[in-house]
Amino acid sequence: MLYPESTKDMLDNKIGVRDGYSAEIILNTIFENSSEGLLVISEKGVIQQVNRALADSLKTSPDNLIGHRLVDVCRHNGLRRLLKILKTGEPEIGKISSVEGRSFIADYLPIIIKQRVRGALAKLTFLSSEQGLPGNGEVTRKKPSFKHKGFNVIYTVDSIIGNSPQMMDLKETLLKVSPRNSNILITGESGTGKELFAQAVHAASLRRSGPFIKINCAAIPDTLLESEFFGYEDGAFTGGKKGGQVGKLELANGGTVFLDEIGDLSFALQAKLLRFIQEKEIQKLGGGEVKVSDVRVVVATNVNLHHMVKYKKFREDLFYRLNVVNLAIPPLRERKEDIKDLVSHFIAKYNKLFGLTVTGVSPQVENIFYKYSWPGNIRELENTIERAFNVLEGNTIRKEHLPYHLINLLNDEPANQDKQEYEQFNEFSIKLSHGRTLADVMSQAEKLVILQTLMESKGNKAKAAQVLGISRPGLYKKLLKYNLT
Ligand SMILES: Nc1ncnc2c1ncn2[C@@H]1O[C@H](COP(=O)(O)OP(=O)(O)OP(=O)(O)O)[C@@H](O)[C@H]1O
Repeated sequence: MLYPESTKDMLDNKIGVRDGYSAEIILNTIFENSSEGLLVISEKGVIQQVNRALADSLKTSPDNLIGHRLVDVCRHNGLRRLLKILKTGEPEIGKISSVEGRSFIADYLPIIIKQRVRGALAKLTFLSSEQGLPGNGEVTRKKPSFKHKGFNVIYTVDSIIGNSPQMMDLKETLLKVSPRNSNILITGESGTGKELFAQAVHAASLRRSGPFIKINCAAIPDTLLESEFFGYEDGAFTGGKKGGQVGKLELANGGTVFLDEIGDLSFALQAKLLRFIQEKEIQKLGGGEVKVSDVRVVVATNVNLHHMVKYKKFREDLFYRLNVVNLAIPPLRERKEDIKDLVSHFIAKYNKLFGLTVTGVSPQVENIFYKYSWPGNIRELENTIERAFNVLEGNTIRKEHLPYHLINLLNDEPANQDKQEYEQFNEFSIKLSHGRTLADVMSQAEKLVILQTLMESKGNKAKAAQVLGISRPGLYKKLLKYNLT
């Protein structure tokens, strides 16, 4: 039974009972059919009620749980928090956890009757892996629907690998702030996953069925960025498209705009962006009507905006408008416990892509990965694994599959006379098998050289573009082509 008699009477009075539809019947129907997992324990820690959604997630049936002590039938640490709630009487809201591979956000609430804690209730909102949305709790996972072609997210909070305390805290904050509409500033070194977080914010927000539109403020020359933001009318400038163009801030109406590398925005455009954030109004270049666009602004940067404000390179008023919530992603070297999970994740990814069955890394490689400081962060780790897949034989990543600067960490580098030869082999060993054409091989070589340069420039794209002798937007084009953004 879910409700004590006195509570039943009270609920009946509140909800109103007509034709035998008592509040208990109504609430039990909601309880049983809810897609959220619900579980109630008594003050003695005995399970009183549990619905099918929650029992399913534990791969059992309600009958196997009801009447048993929570500690006896549930090994799951998250749910065991309920016992703490019995002691403290304090609710715990928005805790992220997972059970049997399914992530959920949980609220743990005390049931207080006459100022005494008489039980506790767990409410679990399951996240489906691809969608990451507070969802319908279905066990089968659906692909997101492509309503806004090209403007959907592929990542959700579930795509963020890493269970270090810093990452768990960040994911918890992300899920708390996402449903609200505040602007978000995501900071972190290059390759720490800022875009991943931006997409996950959108996926966990109430705007998730709206578009997610990214603008990289560093990849587009300043002269074009304004029209990218606001659009332009037909004939607004020579070389413009016939019929004009809709700006991204208008396209993002009802959704989220993600402004990457916001530190690169010119002072003039900063003022225009500030005006848009305040007024939500858009007018295309070349005139036209003023339209309102309801857009949530999420921005990211790997530069210190505080410093830029101090040295008058970034508007202070815009900084405070953007920095309503700050998600500061720590570099990989400060959360090395995440490396193992990330390595497994990327090996699984590239096994699929390359059609291989790599099982893991050798103990020496594991050691190198822990020693290394990963200046290019997760992107560098992923690139290192991808690179190894290009050169490996067998099904284990060994030290000879790593770039030279990583092998160096073992202090057992090849003898000097071999070094040059080794580097040549290591840098340009590209498989010619599987019917690859010259164009494939050339692309592969270009990609490897870009990867290598990015690693050497510690993820600094401006520096990498300079070393490669190409423009920054040119490098971005190639990064897009090779899926390296
Ligand atoms: N926690 C993570 N779990 C899984 N993949 C991750 C994680 N963090 C980053 N990645 C992957 O690493 C790559 C780089 O991430 P992302 O582009 O989001 O970084 P970034 O901080 O936006 O980089 P930049 O500042 O250079 O634009 C992507 O392929 C992303 O999917």
